Amino acid sequence: MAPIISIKGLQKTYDSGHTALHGLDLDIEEGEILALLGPNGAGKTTTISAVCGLIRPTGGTVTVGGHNIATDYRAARAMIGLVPQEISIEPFERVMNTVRFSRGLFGKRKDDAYLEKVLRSLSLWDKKDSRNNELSGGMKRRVLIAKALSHEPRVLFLDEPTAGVDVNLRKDMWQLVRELRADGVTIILTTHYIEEAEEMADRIGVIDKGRLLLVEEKDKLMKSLGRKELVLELAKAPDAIPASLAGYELELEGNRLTYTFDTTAESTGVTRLMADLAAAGLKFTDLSTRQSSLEDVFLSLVDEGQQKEVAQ
Ligand SMILES: Nc1ncnc2c1ncn2[C@@H]1O[C@H](COP(=O)(O)OP(=O)(O)OP(=O)(O)O)[C@@H](O)[C@H]1O
Repeated sequence: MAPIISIKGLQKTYDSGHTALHGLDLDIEEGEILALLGPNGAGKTTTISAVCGLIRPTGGTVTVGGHNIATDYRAARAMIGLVPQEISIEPFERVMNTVRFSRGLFGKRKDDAYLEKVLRSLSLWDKKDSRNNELSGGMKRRVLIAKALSHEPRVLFLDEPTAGVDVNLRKDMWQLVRELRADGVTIILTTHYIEEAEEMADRIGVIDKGRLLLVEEKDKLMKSLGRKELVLELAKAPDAIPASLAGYELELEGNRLTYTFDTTAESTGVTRLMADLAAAGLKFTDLSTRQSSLEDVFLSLVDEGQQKEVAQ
């Protein structure tokens, strides 16, 4: 099946001369949740803005549902709902009117029953007659989402959807995203919360300094880059790691000995380590393992990119 969004060689140099995107290639499949991770200034918002036709790329092409965003803007844009990072709603407008107006902008016929469903799913129904400026920050953010969904888009962009929102709203949003996905909506979210990407995404893209460092299925990524730590609580803290254990990459902190191993390697070395520990007379009282998280993966990728840059 053709991807719902196809980004080819996307390049953006701002008028300031700063190049925010250096030829980005990315296909997004219909119905998936893609999380774009990257540090501040990586180019995430620039990517979203280019795909939504809000900024003009200086190179490359973007199609949404087969429509070129530059030459067939209206058709492409009609497929997209965008929840921007910044709160941008008409302050004196009432909530229901805000979403009605948004729907109208896309030439969709009036459908208050649909809008009621959207507002209810965002716990905004009882605020439908409130003015936007009477709402709390979190409520305003919900209105932004309702606006983005008002014209029944097939693709939803969420730019930092949960930045600065409370735990309840975050959980509500995750729930909503799941429901939308179940309806076949494609979702692209940018986030600083790695936990969010880990929880929600089918695929993860890591972007840094305007380049896509990696895009991979989350499960595969966790597996292939996954390292595991074995933590042993020793009965007695040794002064140092015995010389006979020098071949293992061990860390000693008090009576806690940590061994890091590759879960995908043919041999993890755990069995051998246990035998060598016994031979060295080290007894342990407890042990646990910890799978490295997406955060570790992300940090090591961005770090690798920086080291490469220094070396160049
Ligand atoms: N209008 C602009 N003019 C000049 N430079 C810009 C403009 N907008 C963004 N930039 C620069 O382009 C780079 C990418 O910015 P962008 O907002 O896409 O990053 P981001 O990954 O979304 O960051 P954050 O996580 O902080 O939102 C940054 O270096 C930023 O300073």
